[in-house]
Amino acid sequence: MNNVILIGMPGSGKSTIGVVLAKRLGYRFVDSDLVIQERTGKLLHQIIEEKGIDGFIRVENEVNESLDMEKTVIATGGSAVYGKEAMVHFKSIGTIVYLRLSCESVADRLGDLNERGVAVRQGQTLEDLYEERVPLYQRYADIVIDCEDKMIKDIAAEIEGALKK
Ligand SMILES: Nc1ncnc2c1ncn2[C@@H]1O[C@H](COP(=O)(O)OP(=O)(O)O)[C@@H](O)[C@H]1O
Ligand SMILES: O=C(O)C1=C[C@@H](OP(=O)(O)O)[C@@H](O)[C@H](O)C1
Ligand SMILES: [Mg+2]
Repeated sequence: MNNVILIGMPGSGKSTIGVVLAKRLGYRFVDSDLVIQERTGKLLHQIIEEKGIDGFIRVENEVNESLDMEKTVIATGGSAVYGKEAMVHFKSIGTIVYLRLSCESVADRLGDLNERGVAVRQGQTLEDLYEERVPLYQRYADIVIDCEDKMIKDIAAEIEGALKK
């Protein structure tokens, strides 16, 4: 099926670029973070507070695995790659695009990780998280787009070009 699934670090631009890309392609846009909130009736940070990081990852995996759509750009949360079943499902319903951004730029955009609701374990730094996740983003990506020092509209155009190849 012809969906586009955006993965990458929190702050890499999945949600903002996703909606711009969807307009260019004439697709629908879904942000999986919002689906998680709708299904659970809770905000993301409340789920993390109540169930812990592993509990949140389980909920995210279940919701992502159940997404059944067509001609849709799906912006995932940065922790989606911890959900094996969800990522296998995404592979089967579309093209996975990894929005690559340096750890320095991610840090500039994010501010306080806990306040932002990033699934980071106690004692883990942003650098640790980056090292842990980058191999997962690379493993699942069909297309990698470098987002460093680029405007949102140019990144959306670059993704569209890469999808046509
Ligand atoms: N290419 C870009 N250049 C500058 N700022 C960006 C770019 N892409 C995203 N941003 C900004 O970075 C922040 C995080 O973007 P967001 O789309 O929420 O990322 P994600 O969904 O990957 O966490 C937002 O304030 C957004 O406006
Ligand atoms: O990377 C993460 O651990 C998370 C990223 C968030 O989404 P964005 O990547 O859209 O910020 C959201 O899913 C949740 O707060 C956890
Ligand atoms: Mg987002």
